[in-house]
Amino acid sequence: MAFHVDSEAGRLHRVILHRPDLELKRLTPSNKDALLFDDVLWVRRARAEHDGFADVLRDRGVAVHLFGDLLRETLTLPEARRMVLDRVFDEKEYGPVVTDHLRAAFDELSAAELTEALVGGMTKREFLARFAEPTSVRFHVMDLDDFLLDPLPNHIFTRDTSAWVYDGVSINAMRWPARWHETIHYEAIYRHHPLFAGGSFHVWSEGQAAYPSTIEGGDVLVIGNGAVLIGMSERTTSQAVEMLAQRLFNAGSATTIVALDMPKRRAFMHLDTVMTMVDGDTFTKYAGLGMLRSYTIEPGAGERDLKVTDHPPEHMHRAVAAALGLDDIRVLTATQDVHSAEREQWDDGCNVLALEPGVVLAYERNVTTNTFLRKRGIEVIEIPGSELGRGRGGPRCMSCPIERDPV
Ligand SMILES: NC(=O)NCCC[C@H](N)C(=O)O
Repeated sequence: MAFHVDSEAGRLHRVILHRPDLELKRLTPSNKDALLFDDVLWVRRARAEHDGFADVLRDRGVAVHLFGDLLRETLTLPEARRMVLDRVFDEKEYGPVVTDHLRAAFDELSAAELTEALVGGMTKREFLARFAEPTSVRFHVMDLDDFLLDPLPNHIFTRDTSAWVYDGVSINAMRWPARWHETIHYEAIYRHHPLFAGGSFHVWSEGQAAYPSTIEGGDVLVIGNGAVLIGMSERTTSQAVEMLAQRLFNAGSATTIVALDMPKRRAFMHLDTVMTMVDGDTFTKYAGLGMLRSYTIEPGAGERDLKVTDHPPEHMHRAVAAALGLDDIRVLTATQDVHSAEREQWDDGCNVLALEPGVVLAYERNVTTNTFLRKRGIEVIEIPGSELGRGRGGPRCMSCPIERDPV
């Protein structure tokens, strides 16, 4: 199968989603901040909302691959299992005494059990219900309800950990420790799962090994015409942008990157929380983003050289249009007072997922933004997201397209 993502708004054929499970039940008021959530969730309702989201995609002809299935199937393969366990059970984390013991214990689990433990986490108490107690200071100092393996609630945001850019995938070095292990899982899936193994696609990155050169998929918009729009945000660094640019240009897969100098703040954590594409030349954008300084990056004289053109903030839209080969782009910013605009941005009003040109999926709660888009000819399919939204991500964040046409 040929995987490729040639645009943000062309017909969507295939995505990876993650159905919320145990990892969200582990969120508490005391750990939610470290786990990058703003609240705890009613998990049963979140799952129902997510199932509704997946159903809308399927009804519109989009094939949905569930991350949990992909990981479980990958972990049935000895080489993949070895790679994941070697990376997760790191001596620097667990110490010299108990690491091998833990690794061997987890290796006894079935693929389904191991998937649940890797994603949902495992406490010391749960471990001891199954396995003998190892002798180690590192292990003994833990309380029974401490996590031996941390849960990964942000796996639901499949957009960020791996991002397809034209005919290849960037398996990303994530900014915050709460998301580092997600990358290991995707490295195993893309390398070993039969859906991808032997596939003819590029890998644009080195995974978490590239840290601190971090980049997250929420900042990467494949705008089409061989161009990519990237937000240099709290999460995505300029050096990672350069690295991606070199690889895309050397492979001939892209010709231009426009990098935006984003505010480095959690509220604007990724470009797609403030600006996404709804059609081949049309964006929805949060009023509070304003205009940003931008850099157009093109191939330089040699393989390692890049040509960089600096644009003042007032030329932001013009720089994006030029990369698309257009005179101008259409930017839709709902007319509303600043307070209401800030609330809708917080609730991911701009984080829409295009299913085809001019048709997007959005959270129903963002009434003003959705109505504004409709009045400008965009079809908006609404989904509930009262629970899902508490992790600060909308339909675009919660989906990783792996096959999408150009507009
Ligand atoms: N693309 C996105 O904006 N993804 C949302 C990620 C939310 C998640 N709680 C995080 O902080 O990483």
